[in-house]
Amino acid sequence: MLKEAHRIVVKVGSTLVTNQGKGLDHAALSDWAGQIAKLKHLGKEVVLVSSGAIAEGMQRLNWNVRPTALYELQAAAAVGQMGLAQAYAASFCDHELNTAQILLTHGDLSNRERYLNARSTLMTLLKLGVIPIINENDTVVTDEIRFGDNDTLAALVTNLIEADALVILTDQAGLYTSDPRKNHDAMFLSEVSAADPALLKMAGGVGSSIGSGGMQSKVVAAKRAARSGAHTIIASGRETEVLVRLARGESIGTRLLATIPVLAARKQWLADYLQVSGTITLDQGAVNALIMDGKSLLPIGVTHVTGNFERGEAVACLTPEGREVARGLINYNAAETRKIMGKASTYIETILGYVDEAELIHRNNLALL
Ligand SMILES: Nc1ncnc2c1ncn2[C@@H]1O[C@H](COP(=O)(O)OP(=O)(O)O)[C@@H](O)[C@H]1O
Ligand SMILES: N[C@@H](CCC(=O)OP(=O)(O)O)C(=O)O
Repeated sequence: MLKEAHRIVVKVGSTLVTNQGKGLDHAALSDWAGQIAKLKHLGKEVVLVSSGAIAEGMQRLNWNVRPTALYELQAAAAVGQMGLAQAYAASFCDHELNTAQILLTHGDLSNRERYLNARSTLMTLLKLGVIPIINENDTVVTDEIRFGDNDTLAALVTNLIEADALVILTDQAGLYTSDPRKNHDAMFLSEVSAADPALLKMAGGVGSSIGSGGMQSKVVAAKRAARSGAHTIIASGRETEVLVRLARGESIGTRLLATIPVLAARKQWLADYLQVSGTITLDQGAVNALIMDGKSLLPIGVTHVTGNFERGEAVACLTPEGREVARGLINYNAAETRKIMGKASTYIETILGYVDEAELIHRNNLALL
């Protein structure tokens, strides 16, 4: 599927980029740069999402043990990101390609205006033939709002630029029925549907102290990417010429096919909103109205509210059993929602003294998951 893909996001994980978690594997970086240069010659646009800042920072600061305190991790990332950017700039320069560093936070992608700005900058860089190199802006994010693993970031970037494919390079040949480090009977999966709920049970967490999300975050990333129609490949970054061979049509790694309906761009952004400010639980009638009839959510269908959100913020819509079915921008704040829940919209004015909208969440501001 990489053969047909025109715009590709390639993610290289911490376990590959670093030498046992310490410093950068410069030879590996230079090898991927060479492969990406070949993809460019095949007419493809490539965005690289690379981890490695913390490991390189530890090396530069002579720290042997990965710190656990967030402020130390952030300091290491700030030091190490210099090395990461330098190493890629030098490697791509050997192939006469310019690079651009883009450091993103969750806030950059959940604010609609900043999201659109990030998108136009990336599109401009691609038009200029530059290779954007993306990492999380570790230095400014706190625990609660971190992507943490770069798989999530890579999936969000895939959706942001409407890439055709996401290639996640890691230290395993692909996805197995269970963690091959722990289970020698684990069987390799060459093709699956990205939306198959069984995958999450097979995918485990990290197998080493170096990576962050394990296979779990890769499987979730593939499902996210599928919402914009992108297929995902998980493959070993140590496989010789892996990117070039994939682009020639060879079958390497696990293909996670995008088999779910594609969401429109704005709904895509809503679905990718990582942090919601609250939850509202719906009765079964409201769940059906949303899912089967594509209706807006009215206050009468709400049974419970958690959180302290403001008007216009993102909330999660839950089934009576607590499963999230949709995410949307709400028209009333948490206190108002608590007052009008379970009531017909005609009573909103009597209860609140004013009425903004008859809908609690308009269907244009609602993304079904
Ligand atoms: N079902 C599975 N198939 C393959 N690998 C798995 C599976 N479950 C867990 N893993 C683990 O996921 C690890 C890769 O994830 P991670 O360490 O986060 O790498 P990266 O830094 O490349 O993101 C593998 O080393 C492996 O031990
Ligand atoms: N942003 C961090 C990397 C986060 C991380 O470890 O992600 P991953 O490669 O998905 O395990 C860094 O550059 O060190």
